[in-house]
Amino acid sequence: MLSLWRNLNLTNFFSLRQTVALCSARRDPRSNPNRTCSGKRFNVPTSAEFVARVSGIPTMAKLPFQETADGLDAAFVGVPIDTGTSNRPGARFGPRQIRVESAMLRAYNSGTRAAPYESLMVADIGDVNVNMYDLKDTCKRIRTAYRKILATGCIPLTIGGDHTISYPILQAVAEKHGPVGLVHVDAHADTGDVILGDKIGHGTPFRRCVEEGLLDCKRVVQIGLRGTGYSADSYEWSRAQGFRVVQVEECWFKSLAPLMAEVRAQMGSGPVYLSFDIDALDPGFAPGTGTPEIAGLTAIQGVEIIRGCRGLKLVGCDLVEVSPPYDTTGNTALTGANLLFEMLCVLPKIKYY
Ligand SMILES: NC(=[NH2+])NCCC[C@H](N)C(=O)O
Ligand SMILES: [Mn+2]
Ligand SMILES: [Mn+2]
Repeated sequence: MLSLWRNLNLTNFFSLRQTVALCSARRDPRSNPNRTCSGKRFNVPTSAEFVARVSGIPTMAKLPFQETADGLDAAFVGVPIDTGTSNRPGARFGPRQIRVESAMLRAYNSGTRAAPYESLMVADIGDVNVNMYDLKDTCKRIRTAYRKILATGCIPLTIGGDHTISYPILQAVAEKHGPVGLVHVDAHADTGDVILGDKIGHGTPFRRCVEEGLLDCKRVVQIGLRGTGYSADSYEWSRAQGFRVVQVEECWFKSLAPLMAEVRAQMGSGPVYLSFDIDALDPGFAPGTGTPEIAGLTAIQGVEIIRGCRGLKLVGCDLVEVSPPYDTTGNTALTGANLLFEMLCVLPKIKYY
């Protein structure tokens, strides 16, 4: 026994310890890419307790990758495009960087006790193959891709990309669900008509959606709107459609939990889409974005808004406008990754401990 112990030099000792850890990991469901809960098989992200964060292919939340949405309850999808932006570019790199920073995510939500990977079959299904040279063709590609995703019954959690993408996504969503409610979190209303002579861009998605009957306008709320305007009442068009407009001044220095109770009442039991433009957050919390506006929401308020969507019939979510080239610390992408996880944690059928 003593000779055995002597032969266990430090390297052997660590390899022994790692072996023990991995053996126990094999028994630990959190380390297996999939496991059964109440008899159903679910994907589970690899845990940083057993697999180093910096190792492995950076899929969203270290979830398994699969080519299609077949068999999934929810899927993370990237749309790497920024040709719809009107100021700083870079959002084309959003999906990749948010995936990298999502290595920080763990499997459970400590704040809400949500257990998404014990509730839903989730995977990363990669990116829409965008056209870097033609935004209108990209919109067609997005619409086609999302028709297929939605046809499987899967709920898309989209990693943007600039806010143009919400328009073709909502075209596909409304084909399946009819006109939907919208929780739109943003510094900007994005209801422009023609900008620089074009109708398609990140400042116009929700006007296009209204024109095509994709939204149930009385069930639309826009939260966080602020900044200078092209007219004294920048939100007149939104209000004229029947949207509820919550300008940022109504959000300053307060919890948004009471507001979200009102939003849940407004949304009712019908299908709802959640679109979160990262520039809704103050540039101090989310500097890595293309059209920053000062005096925005805090990250806490962003989390409150998403958690306040619990109980809604969410049929899709997106997180847009993260621009890694302007995100020197990576914290904007990290915030985006966490907000996407919060969205996953409020989808229908999530289990809470
Ligand atoms: N999703 C967005 N970041 N929209 C920004 C819109 C900016 C607006 N079109 C402007 O030209 O001022
Ligand atoms: Mn915006
Ligand atoms: Mn926007």
